[in-house]
Amino acid sequence: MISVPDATARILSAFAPLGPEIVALDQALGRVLSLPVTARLDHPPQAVSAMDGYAVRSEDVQQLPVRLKVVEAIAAGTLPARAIGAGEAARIFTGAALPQGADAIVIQENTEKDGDHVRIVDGGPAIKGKHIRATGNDFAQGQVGVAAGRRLTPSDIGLAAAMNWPWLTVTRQPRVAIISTGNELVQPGETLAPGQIIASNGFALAAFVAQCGGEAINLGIARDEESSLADLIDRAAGADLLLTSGGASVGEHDLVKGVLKAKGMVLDFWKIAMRPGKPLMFGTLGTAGGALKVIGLPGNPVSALVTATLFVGPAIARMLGETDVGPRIVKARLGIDLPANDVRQDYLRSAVTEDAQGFIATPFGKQDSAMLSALSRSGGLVIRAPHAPAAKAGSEVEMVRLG
Ligand SMILES: Nc1nc2c(c(=O)[nH]1)N[C@H]1C(S)=C(S)[C@@H](COP(=O)(O)OP(=O)(O)OC[C@H]3O[C@@H](n4cnc5c(N)ncnc54)[C@H](O)[C@@H]3O)O[C@H]1N2
Ligand code: MOO
Repeated sequence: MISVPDATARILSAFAPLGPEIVALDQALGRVLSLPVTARLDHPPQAVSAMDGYAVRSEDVQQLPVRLKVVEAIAAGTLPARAIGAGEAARIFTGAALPQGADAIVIQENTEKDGDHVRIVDGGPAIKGKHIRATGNDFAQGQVGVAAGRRLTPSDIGLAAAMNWPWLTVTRQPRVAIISTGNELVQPGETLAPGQIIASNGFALAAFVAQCGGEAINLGIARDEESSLADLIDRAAGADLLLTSGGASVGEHDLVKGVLKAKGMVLDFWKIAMRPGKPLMFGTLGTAGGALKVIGLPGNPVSALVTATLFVGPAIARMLGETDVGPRIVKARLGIDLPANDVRQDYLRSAVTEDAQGFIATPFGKQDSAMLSALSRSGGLVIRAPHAPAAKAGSEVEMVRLG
């Protein structure tokens, strides 16, 4: 058995960012930028009004009330026809370009119309620059708006559009093939024969891969026979990563490692000193589609998802070129006493609440690695290092934050 940090380092060092591809802005949400987004123009491109009102020379509006001649009206999208001089103002609307000579905006609410003049009656003396957005106020040409390695949010996409990019260069999505194994497995919706259970791991893992930004290819269920497994493994050629679930342990029906090795897989490691997730396996298989990394996950549903969170998520993040490869580890205080730990690093499914001091994590009494219902209710996984001494309620621990 190797340690969790060792397993993490070995897995992460085996993955590198994939190549770039170009996507239209409306396809870019959640993708990871491969090249930074830099501004192709200043924004705003010229000084504009931030309010509906009148563009004035601030020196004309020091004593109220004051009456100014309105020389033109400027709407957003049109340019001023002329400069304003002493005693003059221009009617102006939000987003419209400021005329030469004007250095302040008086909002409409502080004015009264007076034929072709405007009377400024309220709001006090005009202040230079008031309600004016200067050229490049938001960003200047050449400025970096979104750094490479960032997963794009709606505001990033808005910013990229404002920076005048109709498309973006993002990292290709990792293709992650998923094989479930086991004679007992049937698809959700089917009627169970005696001894059968519903296959949930393929769906959970595919959802996890998609959430991480990968493209999941769920290849279905292999029977506990070498030929069935070998068939499905062949179909994973061309993927960047193959995940198997089940058949990773030591029983006679645990065939995954053997079949992969027979196909030429170079095993990096098998078994991690952790709970859940001990029988995890990692290796590389040469296929017709190139080198395929293989992470063999344990079959217990909680073990499969916990190890996916710790190892598959970071591997996908590395392939995407993300700057932060996770998982998200935070501090919490224990809600209950915990006994001393043994040789394996524990990840305790826990209810998580929050108070003014931060998170409180209360590990569930039952930590069975087949209990998906407990995982689904978990806000975090309390980490217990190998040989950690007993810990009292209230003491600080580290926790993998879920959700
Ligand atoms: N003698 C030992 N037995 C076991 C050990 C050990 O060290 N010595 N390790 C235990 C640990 S820890 C784990 S974890 C499991 C993992 O075993 P496998 O990866 O071989 O998983 P399976 O035996 O195939 O399945 C375990 C369990 O999970 C259910 N399962 C499997 N696939 C799915 C699926 N796609 N969806 C839902 N549920 C699934 C399966 O029916 C079993 O109940 O081994 C321990 N044994
Ligand atoms: O390590 Mo296994 O994953 O607990 O039940």
